[in-house]
Amino acid sequence: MSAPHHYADRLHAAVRSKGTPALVGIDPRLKSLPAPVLDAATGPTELERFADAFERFGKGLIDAVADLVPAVKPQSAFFEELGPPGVAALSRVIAHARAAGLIVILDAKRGDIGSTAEAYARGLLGGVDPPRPDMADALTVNPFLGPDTLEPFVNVARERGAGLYVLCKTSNPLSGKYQDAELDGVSTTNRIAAHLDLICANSIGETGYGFVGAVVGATYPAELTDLRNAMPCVPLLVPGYGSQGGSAADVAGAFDEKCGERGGLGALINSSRAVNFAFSAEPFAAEFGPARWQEASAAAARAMVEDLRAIVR
Ligand SMILES: O=c1ccn([C@@H]2O[C@H](COP(=O)(O)O)[C@@H](O)[C@H]2O)c(=O)[nH]1
Repeated sequence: MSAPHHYADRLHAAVRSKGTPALVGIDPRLKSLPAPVLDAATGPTELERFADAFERFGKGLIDAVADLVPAVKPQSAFFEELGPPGVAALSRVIAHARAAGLIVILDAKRGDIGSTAEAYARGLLGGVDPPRPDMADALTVNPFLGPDTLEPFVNVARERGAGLYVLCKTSNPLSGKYQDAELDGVSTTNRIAAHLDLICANSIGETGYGFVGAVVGATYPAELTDLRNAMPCVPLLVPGYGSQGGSAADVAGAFDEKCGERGGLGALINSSRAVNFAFSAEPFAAEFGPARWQEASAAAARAMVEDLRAIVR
C-alpha cells in the first residue's frame, strides 16, 4: 500500500485551489436554524427529527459553500447533544463534505490517557482499511493530560495521512487563566507550542508544514503572531474571527512568508455562526431571510473570503 498523502499537503492544495484560507464551521444550533429546515425535518421521535434537521442544515451549508472554501469544521458538540441520532447525522454530514471534495476538520477536542486516546484516534481518524467515508481529515485534540497522550493521536494520524489541531491558545475570554500559567518561566501555551514544533520538525510535508497543527484564537492577535513565529512549520486553526470579534487584521499574523503567494498558507481562519446563520443577521437578513438561507450563507462566506484577501500574503 502506498504512503498516505500528507495532511498539510492535501490541505494546502485545497487552499491554493480555492485561493483562500477561509474555513466554515458547521455549528447547527437548534434555536438558530432557519424555519424551512426545521419544517422539512421528519423523524419518529423529537430527537430524530432534530437530527434530521441538523443533517439537512449541515448538507445544505456544505452545498452552499463547497465552491468557495477549502475546508469545513463540523462542531461535534451540537450533534452529540442529540445522542445517537445526532452522531449518525454527523457521520453523514462528514461523508457529504468529503464527497464534495472538502477537507473536514472534526472539532471534537478529544484527549485521554494514552491507551484510551488511541481508541478516540482510531474511531475518528482511521486505522480501518479501507477508511470509512465518514472519517474526518483532521481532529481537534485537547493536550491537558500531557504530552504522552498526544502520541496515539500522532501515530494514528501519521498512518492515515490525517491532521491534528492541538489546543494551544484558545479564543475564549478566560483562556489565559490556565494557558498563561507559568512553570519554570514557561507558559502552558508556550510549552505546548514547543512540543508541537518538535513533532512537526519530524513530519514535514512538501509544502513545508507538519501534519500536527495548533488551535490559536483570533481574539489574541499578539499571541497569534508570536506563536506563528515560534512554530514556523505548524499549521494553525484560528477560531474567533467574526462572531467572537476577531477581524482580518487580527489574523494577519497567522500566515508566514514561507509560501508567500495568494491564498495564504499556514493557517485556516474559521467562522461558524456568522456564516451558518447569515440569513438572520444584517447585512444579509434583509436581502435573503430564512427562505434563502443557503444564499445568505454563500454570501457571508464570499464576504469572508474577500475580507481575508486583503491580508493573506
Ligand atoms: O479556541 C477555540 C476553539 C474552538 N472554537 C470553536 O470554533 C467555533 C467558533 O464559532 P463562531 O460561531 O465562529 O464563534 C465553535 O465551534 C467553537 O466551539 C472556538 O471558538 N475557540
